[in-house]
Amino acid sequence: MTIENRDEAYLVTHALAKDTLSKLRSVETEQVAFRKGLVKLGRICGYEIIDGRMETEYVQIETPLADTMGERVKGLDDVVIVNVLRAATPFVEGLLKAFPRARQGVISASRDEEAGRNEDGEFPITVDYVKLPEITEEDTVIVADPMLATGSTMGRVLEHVTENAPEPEHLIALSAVSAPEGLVRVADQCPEADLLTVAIDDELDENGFIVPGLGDAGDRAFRTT
Ligand SMILES: O=P(O)(O)OC[C@H]1O[C@H](OP(=O)(O)OP(=O)(O)O)[C@H](O)[C@@H]1O
Ligand SMILES: O=c1cc[nH]c(=O)[nH]1
Ligand SMILES: [Mg+2]
Repeated sequence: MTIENRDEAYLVTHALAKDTLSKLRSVETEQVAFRKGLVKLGRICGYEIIDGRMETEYVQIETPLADTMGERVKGLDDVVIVNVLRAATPFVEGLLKAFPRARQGVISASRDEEAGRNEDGEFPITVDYVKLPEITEEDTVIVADPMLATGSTMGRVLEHVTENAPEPEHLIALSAVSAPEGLVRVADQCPEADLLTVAIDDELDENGFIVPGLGDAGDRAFRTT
């Protein structure tokens, strides 16, 4: 298994995840390669979630030659993926390769960067649109956002996901790059969430950007500035 427990979160330590993240970090990586990298990273994280968080069961199988026992992943039909617009869109595309039958939710949440951070270090978050499927106790819910910086966005999104929903089998907040401060904030606000990330970086800069990070994921994927 390539998911390791750290104090702040669980790390996806698969070598290909680290390799893909290195490419995403590079300032040389242009839009198309950046977007494809996020798709690839989503797929790898999806496989790692299956390997590290889901169970298998034995099933009787008939091959063209003989009866045998095979293994099957339990619960693949009970997966909900929440896409935090906008940077998560290519990341979710990759996750869907691992969970093709997932039910999907969409939340448009963005930081009000002009307003700046409040005295607690949080950005005001504008939520424009929320459409979530019904969540049940059997579900593995994956809230996907490649960047967890101050944690303001993830905290707010988790509020929407958990309100009026029963506690699902797994509630996973999945990011590519996280800052320690944001992970602590989200863990405090939503202790029932399992925080999974590929990298925990050093710090936030004065604008609330992760350092070294990879810059603005939404802008790099969508070629905006
Ligand atoms: O942890 P936080 O401090 O909340 O920062 C992380 C959020 O910031 C980015 O979104 P942004 O608001 O830039 O929107 P975008 O995806 O539309 O670019 C990113 O995709 C996260 O959602
Ligand atoms: O470093 C950061 C912080 C927030 N959003 C990003 O895309 N990057
Ligand atoms: Mg952005």
